[in-house]
Amino acid sequence: MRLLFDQFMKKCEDGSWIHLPSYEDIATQRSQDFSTFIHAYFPTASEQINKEKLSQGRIFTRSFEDGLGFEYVMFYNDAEKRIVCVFQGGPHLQGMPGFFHGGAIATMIDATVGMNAIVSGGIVMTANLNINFKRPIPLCSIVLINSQLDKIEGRKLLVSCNVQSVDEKILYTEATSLFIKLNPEKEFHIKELVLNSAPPA
Ligand SMILES: CCCCCCCCCCCC(=O)SCCNC(=O)CCNC(=O)[C@H](O)C(C)(C)COP(=O)(O)OP(=O)(O)OC[C@H]1O[C@@H](n2cnc3c(N)ncnc32)[C@H](O)[C@@H]1OP(=O)(O)O
Repeated sequence: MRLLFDQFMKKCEDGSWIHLPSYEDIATQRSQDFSTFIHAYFPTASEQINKEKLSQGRIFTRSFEDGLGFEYVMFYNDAEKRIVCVFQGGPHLQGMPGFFHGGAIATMIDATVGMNAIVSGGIVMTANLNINFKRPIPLCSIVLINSQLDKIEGRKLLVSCNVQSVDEKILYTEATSLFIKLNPEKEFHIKELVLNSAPPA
């Protein structure tokens, strides 16, 4: 994992790739604005949220103890509209004995294609996620999630991705997704926010 991280950090040196901050860091910076916007977009659903529990909310992928759940880092290439996520799931993500749970894989795919859509389109939500699980992924192995923005049609963003072994010899999973932009007027410049809060290369 460290070796791959260093390889991608090297690619960041000429500015073609950017080491993205975690969702937690992005959300913290604009959490009040972000939450106000989302709740205004979904007023009925917002009324049903237990406000006491809301304060305990945590980003799902960052809610496990270190090393047990989702360990990952993302790199973004603006020219190619791609994100590569280096992911090593921990032992608490087990499904079939010795392999990752499909829901854990789906979560990381959603997080990666979602980040690609957020950087490209602002505030978006997943409307559709189609996944083909082609090979089981050994528990605790390191994989690469390669995502690509394919098309923007009005409020719709189409993003595809695959999950491969580090040597790219095994194709574990393929997915396509549809995101819907909630802020067509671009009240939130999420791209700038994401890129400006990127950790130093
Ligand atoms: C800052 C860091 C934070 C950090 C946060 C980190 C998050 C990481 C990423 C995770 C993202 C998630 O998991 S999000 C959570 C899971 N997703 C959800 O809960 C979303 C639930 N769905 C919804 O609320 C809604 O359906 C929306 C918002 C997606 C769309 O509703 P809407 O805004 O009213 O738009 P609507 O008019 O229905 O649709 C707009 C256009 O899209 C089309 N459309 C809509 N849904 C579909 C669909 N499934 N398949 C095909 N087409 C569709 C419509 O036909 C229409 O086309 P046309 O007539 O215009 O041609």
